[in-house]
Order: sequence, then structure tokens, then C-alpha cells
Amino acid sequence: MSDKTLPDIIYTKTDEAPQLASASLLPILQKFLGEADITIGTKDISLAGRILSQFPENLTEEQRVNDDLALLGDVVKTPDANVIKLPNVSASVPQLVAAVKELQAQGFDIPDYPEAPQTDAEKEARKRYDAIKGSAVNPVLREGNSDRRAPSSVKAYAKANPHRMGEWKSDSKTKVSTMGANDFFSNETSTTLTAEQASGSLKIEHTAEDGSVTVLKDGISMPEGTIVDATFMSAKALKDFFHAQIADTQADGTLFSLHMKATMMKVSDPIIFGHAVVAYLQPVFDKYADDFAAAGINPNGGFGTLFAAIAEMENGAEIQAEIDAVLAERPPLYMVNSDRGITNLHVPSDVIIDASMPAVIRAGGKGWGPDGQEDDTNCVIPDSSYAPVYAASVDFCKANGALDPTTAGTVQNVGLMAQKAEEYGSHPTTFEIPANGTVRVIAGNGDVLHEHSVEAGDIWRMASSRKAPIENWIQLALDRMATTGYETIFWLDRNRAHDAELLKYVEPALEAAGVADKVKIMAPKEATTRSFEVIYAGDNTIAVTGNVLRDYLTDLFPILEVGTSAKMLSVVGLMNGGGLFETGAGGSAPKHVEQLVGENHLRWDSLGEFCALGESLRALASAKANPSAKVLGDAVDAATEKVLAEGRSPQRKVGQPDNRHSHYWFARYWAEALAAQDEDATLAEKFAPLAQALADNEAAILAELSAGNGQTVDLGGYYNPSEEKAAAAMRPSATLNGLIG
Ligand SMILES: NC(=O)C1=CN([C@@H]2O[C@H](COP(=O)(O)OP(=O)(O)OC[C@H]3O[C@@H](n4cnc5c(N)ncnc54)[C@H](OP(=O)(O)O)[C@@H]3O)[C@@H](O)[C@H]2O)C=CC1
Ligand SMILES: O=C(O)CCC(=O)C(=O)O
Ligand SMILES: [Mg+2]
Repeated sequence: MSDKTLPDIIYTKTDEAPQLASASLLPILQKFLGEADITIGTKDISLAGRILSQFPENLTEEQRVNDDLALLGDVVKTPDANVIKLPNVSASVPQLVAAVKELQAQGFDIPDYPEAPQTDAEKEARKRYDAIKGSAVNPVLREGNSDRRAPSSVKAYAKANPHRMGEWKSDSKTKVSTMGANDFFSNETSTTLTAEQASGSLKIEHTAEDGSVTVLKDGISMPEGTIVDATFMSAKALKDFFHAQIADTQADGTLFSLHMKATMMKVSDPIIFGHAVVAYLQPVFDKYADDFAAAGINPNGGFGTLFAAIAEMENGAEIQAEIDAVLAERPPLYMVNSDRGITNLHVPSDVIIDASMPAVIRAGGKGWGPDGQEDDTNCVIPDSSYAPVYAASVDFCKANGALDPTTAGTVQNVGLMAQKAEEYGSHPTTFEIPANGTVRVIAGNGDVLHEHSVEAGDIWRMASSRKAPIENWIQLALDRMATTGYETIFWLDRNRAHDAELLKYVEPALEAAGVADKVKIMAPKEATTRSFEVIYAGDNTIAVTGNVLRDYLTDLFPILEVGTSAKMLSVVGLMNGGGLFETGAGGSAPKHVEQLVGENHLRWDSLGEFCALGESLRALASAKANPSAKVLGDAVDAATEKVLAEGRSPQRKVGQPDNRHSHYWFARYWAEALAAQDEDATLAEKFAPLAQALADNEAAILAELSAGNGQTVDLGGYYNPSEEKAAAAMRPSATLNGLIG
């Protein structure tokens, strides 16, 4: 795209803590880059922005919002792309409903989210909301594979300043429980498309026991060489599993915790979550089945929406009393917030496996119980594809104690991600099966690629991985291996259908590169144990994984090694050239917003933004032959290292330095590094006075940044905060603002 209106670097506007941090950081970036005539501008991919962009006909001219996600989806396919991507909300239904309510209250005349659409208008609204829901941004922007690792400065800092780690005891009752049969892992079949099969489009058909055929999806076109998997989870087996786990947790005397990813797996996982909600309250769901049906209750939203709906029912008090009685008999639930009584089963997006399991493991196998105390927990992870990774982690820590951050090596990741690879691209082809029968995937030439006998309620899905992304991923892994010399492991299980197809690409490529004897191929469970052995010994390894493990491991290992995944370098080399620079490997930290609003302290660490910026500037330097961009980028790295070395990162408690203070120090160290370098005399001259002024005004600036500590903050909205109010809160230093402009 040669759109002259696009800035050199696009900085995304997202949600929650990263968006608040941007209100302070972006003006600094604009000032610094502006001195080198580099433009940086925003595109809005926030949840609120994405909702508003889909209902132009409901809005006034002034209220209308451009569909920036669609625009960025095109940009990332161009060789000029240079996008800094901050984490955004991947909304569950309760979050989406809350965002819609907030926007309506702000005067935007958008429709309600229709839970059970009836009219054509409701069906149309639901279709648009379904496209916004869940992980709707990352799959669009990730037109490349993922290279995530802790920068060496971050590792060095963690070794010198270790974070707190919980103690692991060998008699810990914490464990991971998984189905192991009749789940996605065990039912999977996989095949690679031949030219003939790819010549026409694929369709997915359901044939009921009475012979009636329903086309679940057709017109799916995929190129030759695409790996196509299909599988299903048996609803009956899942229900039995949850009941068995509730009993098992009771017997163990631990907390019941459910870990999945209802955001990224936006079709399958809310259904799985709903089954857990029903199982936990089974006697109530049985007794009040007719009342619940009449009230249109959908358990997939969790206890939160269930309790709210019950409160509206005539016999609501009676039902709630029965629920309380049932819960009193159940094992205690792992809590999201014990002060407010929010359990694991309240909201499907509160406990997200990539962040939640590392937190349990870092804490020494502990979760929070309803009494506000830490306890051992049964970590229930229904599907057995990746649960063994966490089981092996727990076992390793039980046997060897907690990881010691002062001596630990590192696990880097090269992840297959491009073009909606694997399960994370499967939502349009995931179905809750309406009736007993057979599901078939039929190729353009009539070949039946997959066939499964299914029962009503089973969750069936098809996923695909294209050849070009796979080849790019293998090459990226080999490049990283050559650069680092680290032990390189492809986390692939020969006994898993999909992985066996993937290995048909991987093994010949390793042979051709002459490294087949150097690279290891290990199933996820064994690869986990091996990787722990390596980092406990102080050595380093590269985990070459599929899309889901990319996600899981780039929280797991960073959180154990360096205390957070916020400080990760997260680079997506785009397949058509250009780069997407993700900031950190974590999310949008909703708890941080609560703290800012409550006591005017933002503990968000922008180190991920700093790392992404350095990479983005160097990419710009080579793409546009702009040597000043390289000088700016190298100075960013110097400043980032100094922020770490001097302990200028945000602290957790009000009264301590926060995100705003860290931005001041970053700006100052960046200006100092630019003034001190001798590659670009013009830039050095421009930044010397700014560096001086930032130093001279240190006391005034820090005092002004801290002046509002402890007060409540009005942002004018949660999903759609007022830009003026956010700027006022995040830029409280008149002195700093005067210098930055
Ligand atoms: N790339 C993306 O776009 C991603 C988006 N998400 C979205 O983020 C939201 C929250 O997800 P969740 O699973 O809770 O994960 P988060 O990463 O937002 O939160 C987990 C915890 O990690 C810590 N943390 C994360 N980032 C930072 C940071 N920069 N500075 C300091 N601490 C940090 C915080 O812990 P502490 O309590 O120690 O402060 C936080 O409470 C969801 O809406 C989810 O969909 C999630 C992952 C990736
Ligand atoms: O897109 C999302 O919802 C989450 C992405 C994520 O967790 C990751 O890429 O690490
Ligand atoms: Mg993640």
C-alpha cells in the first residue's frame, strides 16, 4: 500500500492499561521522532472503536469511526508495514455487553447485543458483534510468524534483581487434570491437501441419523499443501469429566480451578466453560430446567450473568438460595477476587490459561481461595493437547523446587502463527453439533478428507495451516538457531495427527539444511521437562512451536524467568516484508486500571513498548534507508537498558514511582543517549538541550507527576475513556509537558 496519508510508524490505540500508558508515552515518541522527521500516528483497534466502526448507520457524522482494523489488515500485507501493536481486549460476551452499555450511555445509538436474535435486524447485529467478539484483532494483524524472547538486558536485570517466587513443596497437592480421551487431542485427524483436492473449495457437511444433510460451511478455499485438521470434543465425555473432577477435588481438599482460553478460542471455549458452570450447579440446573429455558438463560456467560438473570426472575430468591446451598457442598472455587466474591466461574474471560497457569506455578502451586487464603489447586484443563505441558511443569517444580531467577537460563520461542494457523484460526469452522450423525469435510474434487461420528452437543472443529507460513516458520527457527547456537527443539508429537503432517515439512527441511542431527523433535510433555532441565542448569533453548504453545510458553517461561511477560521482545516479521512489533507478550492488565481509578497509580510497565520501538525504528532505518531512524532506535535500547539498570521501572504501590515516572526517565535517558552519540551530529545537537532541560527540571517534574497520588481518577469511561481526561490524568506535569510539547 502506498498510502501517503499513513505515518511511517503506526502505533495502535487499544484498551485498558496499555491505552492509559500511551496517553503519556505517545507524546514523547512524537516529539523525539519528529526531530528526525519520522512520523508516528495512531490507528484505533480498541474494543470501543471496533464496535463503533461496525454501526455507521446508527451514528451521527461526528460520531462515526473508521474501520481501522480492516485498514491495518491491508497494511500488514504490504512491504512498508511498520506497526507497533499494543495488547487489546479480546472480549468475552460479558465484556462486549458492558462495552455496548457504556457506549449507549455516552450517547451512541448502537443496538444491544442480542443474546437470542429473532428479527432480521437482531440477526444482523449479532453477526457484526460476533465478528468483534473474542480474539478478533491479533489473527488479522499477524501476517507473519512470531519471534518472542527476553532481551538480554532484561535477563541480566532479573538475575541481579530476582522477583519473588513461591516455594514449591514436594507434597504439594496441586495437579493438572485433563480428559485424555474423547477430546480434541484424541479425536484429531489430519491431512495435507493435494493439488486436485485444493482445486475447488472445501465444504463441511453434517448428516443426521435420519439422513438429512446440513451444510455447515462451504466455499472454503485453501491452497495445495495446506494441512487440514478436524476433530471434536464429546459433550458427554466433557460433562462426565467435570463431574469426576468436582468429586476428585473434593476428595483432595483443594481448590477447583478451570483454565482455558474463552477469548482466543471464542467459539469452543465459552461452550466448554458453560458445561463447567452447569456441572458445578447441576442440581439447580436440573430442578429449574423449565424456568431457565423460559428465561433464556445461557450458562456460557458464567455465574455473573446467570446470577443477574436469576435476580430478575419471580422465584429468583428461591433459586439463588438453592445455588448457595449447592455451592456450600462443592469444593471451594479458585477465586479471581475473593474480596468481591468473584470466582473462576463468574466470567469466562477472567481466567485465561496463558496468564493463569504461570501465576499458579510461579506461586509454588497456589491459587486464591474464597477465604482470601492461598491453597493448592486442581488445575482442570479439559483438552489434553497442551495440558501435559503444565502437568510436566508442575511435576518438575515439585521434584526440583521453584526456579531460581538468579541463575536460570532462558526459553525463547519461534511460533507458527501466520495466516491464522492451527487452532487459533478455527473459529469460522467450529460448530456445536445440533444432532447425532456424521460430519464430513469434502474437498473440491469430492474426496472425503475427514469423517467423524458425532452426537448432539459435541464441539467439532476444523483448523488449517498453510504451506508458506510453515516454511517461513521453519526458516525463522533455523535462523534463530544459527544466530544463538542454542539447543533448538521442535515441540511436535509424532503421535498427534496434526503434528505428524507438520513433520512432513519439518524433517525434510532440517535434512536439507544439514541440521537434522542437531535439532531435537520432542512431544510437548518431554520438551517441557527438557526445557526446564536446560534453564535450571543455566543454559538456553529455543522452543519451536505451533500457535497455541507460542501463546502459552511466552507467558509461562518469561513469568518464571523474569517475573512478567511484559518485558518481552515480540517481533512478527511479516510474510510480505515489513514488521509488526508487539509490545510484550501479555495482555491489557485490567487490574491496573482499577488501581489508577482508585488511587491514581498506574503500575503498567512500558518496557515492552520500549523494546518494540527500538526494533520498529531499526526496521524503518533499513526499509527506508533512514540512518537517523537507526540512531534513534539504538538510543532507545540504551535508554531501556538504563531504565532497568537504574531501577526506574514502575513499582506496584501508590506513592512509589509509577508508569508516568518511568516515561520521564525513559525520555531523559533517550535524550542523553542521543546527545552523546556521534553517528548523527545534527540529532546530537538537537537533543543536547532537551537532555539538559530534563535533568535540570528533575525535581519539579517528579513532584508534579506524584502530586495526585492517592486520589480517585475520573476517566469518563472504561472502554471508551475521554481522551482529554486520560491525558489530564496521565500527563500531570506541566514542566514535562512544556519540554515535550
Ligand atoms: N496481545 C494481546 O492483544 C493480548 C491481549 N490479552 C487481553 O488482555 C486482557 C487481560 O488478560 P489477562 O489474561 O488477565 O492477562 P494480562 O497480561 O493483562 O494480566 C496478567 C497480569 O500480568 C501482569 N502484567 C501484564 N502486563 C503487564 C505490564 N505491561 N506491566 C506490568 N504488569 C503486567 C499483571 O500482573 P500484576 O498483578 O503483577 O500487575 C496482570 O494483572 C484480556 O482482555 C485479554 O483478552 C491477553 C493477552 C495478550
Ligand atoms: O489475541 C488474544 O486474545 C491473546 C493473544 C495472546 O495471548 C498472545 O499472543 O500471547
Ligand atoms: Mg498470550
